[in-house]
Amino acid sequence: MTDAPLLKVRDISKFYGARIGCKNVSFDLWPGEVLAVVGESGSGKTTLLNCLATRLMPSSGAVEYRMRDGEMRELSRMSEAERRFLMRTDWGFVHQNPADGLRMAVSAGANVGERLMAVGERHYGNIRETAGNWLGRVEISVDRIDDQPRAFSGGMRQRLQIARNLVTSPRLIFMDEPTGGLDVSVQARLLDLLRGLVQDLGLSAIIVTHDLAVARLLSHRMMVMKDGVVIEQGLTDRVLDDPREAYTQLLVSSILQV
Ligand SMILES: Nc1ncnc2c1ncn2[C@@H]1O[C@H](COP(=O)(O)OP(=O)(O)OP(=O)(O)O)[C@@H](O)[C@H]1O
Repeated sequence: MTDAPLLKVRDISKFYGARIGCKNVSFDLWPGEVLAVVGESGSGKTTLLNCLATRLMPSSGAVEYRMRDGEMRELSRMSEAERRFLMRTDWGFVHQNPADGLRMAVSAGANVGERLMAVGERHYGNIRETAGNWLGRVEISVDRIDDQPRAFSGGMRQRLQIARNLVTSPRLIFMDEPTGGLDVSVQARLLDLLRGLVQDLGLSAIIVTHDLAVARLLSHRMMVMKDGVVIEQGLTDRVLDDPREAYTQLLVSSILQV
């Protein structure tokens, strides 16, 4: 980890009319750090994630991102084109439903290759070779490279979405319930794969999940949200083994084995 945060989040709030989406959220994310945002349905996790990833405009507050040249830039002050470029290159966003993050009617290889083209790669042979390598890394047989994701199982689609996101060597990945909606055995395999990739690539990640086991396996630090507010945060093992807030204690005790 270097001595400057990758992301600085200050007092982010988002209101939907009078309803609170999230309120006064502040934290720093360091290079190589994985942060889990946990809480029950409706606690504001997705709202927060979308504000950070510029998919939603916060009502107030600021998010600064350290660019590759070291400069801190406030996201709301970037042009739409700059934000889109970040999103296509330096960031990744893994959706719970792979269909939201993939193009279902183009081949698996093109799904991965497209992101490479966004960073300037033009050589067809190189693109295909890199796409094939990435399919292998996410445990999809290379002979499926010309198949469309709609011919894939849910777990394969999710792994393809991950490959599509990681091929450009992003520095920051946002994940919204990445293992949600999958069978338990498929989830376990995906978690294992994600953990290996995040470690190998030294990625920073913000993972929204209601599943404390996912937070335990993947994250260094976690934030617990309730009614749009962060009520507890700390190192993941500390929060799960020694929760301070009554609400966190309830969340932890409602899970048999974390
Ligand atoms: N587009 C919207 N319009 C109005 N209210 C919204 C909108 N999106 C979310 N909310 C409200 O904001 C609050 C936080 O919702 P959010 O979806 O961020 O929570 P969550 O923790 O991600 O829940 P889930 O796990 O079910 O997605 C809830 O009260 C929700 O009803």
